[in-house]
Amino acid sequence: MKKIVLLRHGESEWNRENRFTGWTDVDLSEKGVAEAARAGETLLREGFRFGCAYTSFLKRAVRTLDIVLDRMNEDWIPVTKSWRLNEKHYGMLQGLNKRETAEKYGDEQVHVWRRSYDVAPEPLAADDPRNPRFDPRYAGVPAAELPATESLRDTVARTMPYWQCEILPSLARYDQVLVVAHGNSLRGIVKHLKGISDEAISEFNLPTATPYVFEFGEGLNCVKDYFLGDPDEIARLMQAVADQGRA
Ligand SMILES: O=C(O)[C@@H](CO)OP(=O)(O)O
Repeated sequence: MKKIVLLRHGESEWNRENRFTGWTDVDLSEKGVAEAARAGETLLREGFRFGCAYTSFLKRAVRTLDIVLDRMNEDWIPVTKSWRLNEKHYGMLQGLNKRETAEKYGDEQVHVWRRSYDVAPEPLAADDPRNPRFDPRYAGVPAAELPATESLRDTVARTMPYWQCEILPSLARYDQVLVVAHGNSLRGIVKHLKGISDEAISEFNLPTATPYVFEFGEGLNCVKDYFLGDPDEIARLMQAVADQGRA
């Protein structure tokens, strides 16, 4: 059975501080490093051996992947990085504390910014130095494709072509493929794979560093999906992610 494992990065410094992160390039926290190591050990114990891996241009995902592969003694496999797997761009919210933002604008508004399918936060101003077009790592991306904010729909629009044209076709060559990315870029992929509606996806939250396995049958149709880990613990972690945006 062909398998793709989706993995959100371990806890980052800004996850720990409960700040909107998006395309800000923050590192893993100490806890995030430990979470990544545990994910690698779980995948090894469960018998996974990846043929190749994909990740974003952001350090918290790249480091998580490195730690996972180190724990699995699979540091040698081909790794491809793409800006298309980056987190949803959070525009002007980037850097703000989520709880304080909810105190100011209300829980409902913050939920819309975090989890609605169609609504994007205020964009960064054109001259804001945080714009990706000032960052040399995106020099190869046409300026018109670089976001100053994104809804989940916008994120899906740049993630899915990469999924369809690069990640899914890699199953022709490899039986098991690992994708380490971000809460919202992965939510978009999960939405597509499971046919989740625009409304229902707003209630779905991905915990950090918890392997999420998708099995593919004939014609590369997704036939089964499951998390690795204790279901009660995973449900608790998902609820904790949802609660991060409450006053
Ligand atoms: O801040 C972010 O970039 C994301 C992921 O950490 O947060 P949220 O869960 O609020 O979408």
